[in-house]
This record gives sequence, C-alpha cells and structure tokens, in this order.
Amino acid sequence: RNQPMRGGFGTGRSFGNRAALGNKFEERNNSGFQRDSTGDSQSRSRTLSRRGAGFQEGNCSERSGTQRRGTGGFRGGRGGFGQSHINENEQQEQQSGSIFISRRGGFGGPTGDNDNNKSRGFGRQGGYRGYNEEVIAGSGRSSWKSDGENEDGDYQGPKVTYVPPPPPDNEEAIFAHYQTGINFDKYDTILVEVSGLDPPPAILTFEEANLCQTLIKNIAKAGYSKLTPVQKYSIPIILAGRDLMACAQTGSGKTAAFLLPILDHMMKDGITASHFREQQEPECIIVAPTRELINQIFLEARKFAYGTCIRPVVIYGGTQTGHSIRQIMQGCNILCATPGRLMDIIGKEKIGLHKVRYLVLDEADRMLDMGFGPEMKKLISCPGMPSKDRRQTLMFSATFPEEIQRLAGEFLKPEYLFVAVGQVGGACSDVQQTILQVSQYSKREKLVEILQSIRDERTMVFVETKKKADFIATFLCQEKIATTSIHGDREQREREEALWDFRSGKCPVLVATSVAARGLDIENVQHVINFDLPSTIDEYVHRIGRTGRCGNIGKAISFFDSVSDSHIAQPLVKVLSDAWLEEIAFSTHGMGFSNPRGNIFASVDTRK
Ligand SMILES: Nc1ncnc2c1ncn2[C@@H]1O[C@H](COP(=O)(O)OP(=O)(O)OP(=O)(O)O)[C@@H](O)[C@H]1O
Repeated sequence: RNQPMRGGFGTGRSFGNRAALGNKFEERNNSGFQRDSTGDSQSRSRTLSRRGAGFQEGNCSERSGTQRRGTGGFRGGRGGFGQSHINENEQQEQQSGSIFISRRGGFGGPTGDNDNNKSRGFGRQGGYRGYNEEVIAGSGRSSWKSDGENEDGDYQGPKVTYVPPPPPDNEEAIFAHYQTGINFDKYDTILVEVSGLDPPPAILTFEEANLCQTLIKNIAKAGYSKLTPVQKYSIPIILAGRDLMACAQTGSGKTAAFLLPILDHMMKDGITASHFREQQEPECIIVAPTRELINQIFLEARKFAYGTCIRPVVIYGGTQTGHSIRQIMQGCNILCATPGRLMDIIGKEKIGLHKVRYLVLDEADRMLDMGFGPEMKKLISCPGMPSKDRRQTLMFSATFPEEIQRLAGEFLKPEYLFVAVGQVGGACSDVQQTILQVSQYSKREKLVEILQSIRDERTMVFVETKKKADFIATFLCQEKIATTSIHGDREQREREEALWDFRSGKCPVLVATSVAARGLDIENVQHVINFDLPSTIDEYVHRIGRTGRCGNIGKAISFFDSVSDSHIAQPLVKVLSDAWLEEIAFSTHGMGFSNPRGNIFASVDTRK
C-alpha cells in the first residue's frame, strides 16, 4: 500500500485500475477505489465512482473525432490539474469528460458534462513524485501524431524520467517461449503468392537458409524447428538483398522473418564494433508504432543475437531520454525505436544514419498511414540516411490496405517483392470468431457473464476510448474479476506493470484500447472480447490476432451494437465468411485452395 505506484486517488497519488485492484484484491475494501490514509480521499473516491457511472450512461459521443490530450485534465498525462488541450489529430480518446482525474495527483472538474473541447483544471502539476521518475514542469505541447497513443514522452508535456527496469539477462529468460499449437502444421497448406520480378525460391527448412552457426543455435534454443510460410518466403528474399513488403496473418512469425536474415547478413558482412561513442551509427533501424511492441521486437532481436557481437538497443517514448541516450552510447547495431523517440534522438545527433543498411517498418500499414507517415517521410529524408537504392527496406504487417501499399512505394525500390500469405488482411483462421448482438446498455452485464463463465482464462477486452478502458477495468474489479488496463494515457511504468500483471496471470483480464491491438505476443491469451468494435476492419483483424497465435486456437467475441457498429457490418461479413470458407476448404481438402475466381487473396500487390 505504501508503494507510490499503487497509490489511490487523492493528493499526490495516481488513480487508476491498479488503485482499484489494490483495493479490491489486496486491501479487501469495498469502496472500489484505494483508500488513502485519510478518510477524505475515500469520500472523493466515491464521488469519482458515481461520476464514472455517469460517464458510462451519459450522452457523450464516443466517436466525436476530437480528443483531449496532454497535460492535466482527465488522466491527461503528466500534469496534475493543468489544462488539457484538444489535438484534432488524435483519435482515440474521444469521450467528453465527466470524470477528471489527474495522473499525478488530485483531480480537476469538468467545465461541463459534454464539453468536448476543453477542460480546465487547477494548476499544472500534481504533487506525486513517483518511483523512478519525477515531474518537471513542461509546456504541454501538442502531440505530433495521431494515434491516441501519446507515443513520445519528450515532445509533449512535462519530461518523464521513468527508467524501465532492464530485462532479465539470464539465458533461460532470454529464450523463454511458448509452445506452438496443434494447428502449426496447418501453416504448410496455406497459399502464398509472391509478386515482383525474379523472386528467389522459397526455402523449406532452416538449414537451407545457410545461416551462421550462432544463429542456428539460437533458433534451436528459441524452440523453432520448422519455418512458418512467411519465413520460408521472406528469409531468402531478404538474404538476396531485395526490398520486401510482406503480409501474413497475425501470430505467424513475421518478426523472425525479418530479424534472422538481417542478423545473418550483419554477422557475415561485419559490423562496426559496439563501443562507447557519443554518436552511434547503427546498421539497422526497426520502427514500430507502439512502445510495448518495439520492446518485444527488441527482446526477439536480443534473443537471436545472443552470443554474437551485435548489440540491439531499444528506445521509446514515456521513458527518460537520458536513459535512451545512454543505451545507445554503449554501442548500437540494431536500433529498435518508436517514431517519436527515434526522431528526437536523431535530432540530438546521438544517431548517425549513414551506415543504415536495413530499415524495417513493422506494422507497416500503421507506420505509413496518416498518423506516422509524415514522421517516416522525415526519417527517410534525414541527412545521412542512405537513399532507397543504397539501403534495404522491409515492411511487414497482417493488413495492407491498397492505398497504403501505394504510399509504401516511395520507400521501396521499384523492383521490390510482395509476399502475401493467405488473404491479405484476412483474420487468422485459428481464431474462432463470434459476433453477439448486444446493445450499449447491456454490454457490461454481458461482459461479466462471459468473464465469469470463462473464469481465469486470459482475456483481452478491447474498448474504444482510454476513459472507457479505465471505467470498465474498475467496474470489473468491483465485480471481483482481477483486471488491469493499458492505454495511452497511462504512464509508461503503469503500462509495463499492467502488461506484466497480465502476462504473469496475476490479472487474467486486460482491458485495452487499440494501443494493444497490434503485434503483442502474449502467451496463452485464450479470448479476445471486442466490448466495442473498432472503427476499421483492419483494426479488428489485429485485435483478434492477439489470440490464436503460432498454431494455437483462440476465441474472439465481439459485441455488435446495431446503432453504433453498422459501419463495420459489411467488411466484418467478408472477414467472417472468408475465414469460414477457408476452414471448410482446409478441412475438406487439407491443402491450399482457390475460390472460383482463382484468387483467394483479398487484395494483391497494387502494382498488378
Ligand atoms: N518458426 C517458428 N517456430 C516456432 N515458433 C515461432 C516460429 N516463428 C515464430 N514463432 C513464435 O510465434 C509467435 C508469434 O510470432 P510473431 O510475434 O513474430 O508473429 P507476427 O506474425 O509478427 O504477429 P502480429 O501480426 O500479431 O505482429 C512468437 O512467440 C514467436 O516466437
């Protein structure tokens, strides 16, 4: 109870689901929020709880298109009661406020129940000075991008000095992995299409890739014995030095598909020795849209580079910039970064770009859409960045809308290869999808009913807004379901704790916004529940892809409200029927198949 990070709502403490958790599951207090040492804060908590209910049942528009961000206001980042601003570009936190809780202490009040435009608080920063971090007065500049995820801790708001704990470095932890599922072999039957001139032939085994010995050892230690389709095709393409855009279903091994050939090249061609220097010159830059995902990619890179002289480094927003710089200065061959932090570090001249030979965009469609596209364009035109002819550019995702494929052309050599594994943008067929028609007002009841029936099975519940994530997580805690939450307004430390509590099974339910929709690879997630359906079908595909990974079976249940979800009905029918037909075809023929038009690919290489 004395740990600041578990602090409840009240002066100098943060409020959040952890607080609720602490309360419900550790302190056995019934108020729903953590009790502070004074009775005062508890009464405030009760007020908060009522307001929470008001939020859920009020008339606030959840998809209003504008968003509050930043410093203060409702969980508004890092200030206490400061002003919050609207960033028109941000898309995720759209609910007008009826609850105003500062992250770092105290609470503010809404200026009006349906005030979508601004909120005022009382001051700029709360009194909380947390574990491993401090609050420094900041300007609260607007976020630079549209993600709903305030990706970068430096460009907006007060500086954050959170230093993430180093990952465990014993061999057992580095190579910890989960088992492939019963459907892993089914991957062999999936149709793959490669387009572009002179693609190298696919390989069938790791041995055929002729990778260096250390890599082969690491692959074995990681428990990989067979290639997945995206690996069979992408590894030889990357080894041949070709640019690549690859699209393969969620959970099918895209990360290793780019890491292994890059590491092999780096081992064989040699790298700059990793030693202390003010400015480092990495050979490879990998960019991904969220902090947790880039951290995961870094851990994979570290695993496969184990025992070599290649040093991967990860930097991301929400952590102390000085820490990122120190990590880089100790040597950096592979830089894994979120876009905001990357540009910041380049601006500080801690990274020189002229040795970059590989540029990887994971979740490439997201990296090139309106949110991140401008940053990526800046990156490729930074001084020193080799032109596309002199670097290898690789893009991976499970979805690749055609308009984004066209944009991607600017980053890739014209003769790039396009690999489509199964249907581009199709859902993973190992996920059993269920759609339930549930009205807004029955959703909570239905959620509790489902969670009580599946008991302790690990479940991710997706909601549309950050505020709702807090609200639903708190509500579930009150229903005695151990829950935590992750969203872009939680501090990085809280986000990492939430993920850890979920991974470890301490909290088997994770309520999340779309910030957790892409890429996260968490063992044993058996269910995904779309409490709110997302605004796009691609987002749906990524969300449900958090389960049913690597040949394991998963279940996804989506609440469909005919009033608010009609926009997604049509694409949803397509995704469902494609998955269903695919399942029938596999079970009937046990092999790849074509539809009557001779093409099962939902979209293809746009150059055709
Ligand atoms: N050949 C393989 N054999 C066994 N396990 C594998 C293999 N390739 C990848 N995996 C494991 O499968 C899991 C999913 O891989 P990964 O996260 O790379 O999927 P992904 O295709 O990038 O998914 P997403 O689209 O959700 O980002 C990881 O735990 C990874 O270690």
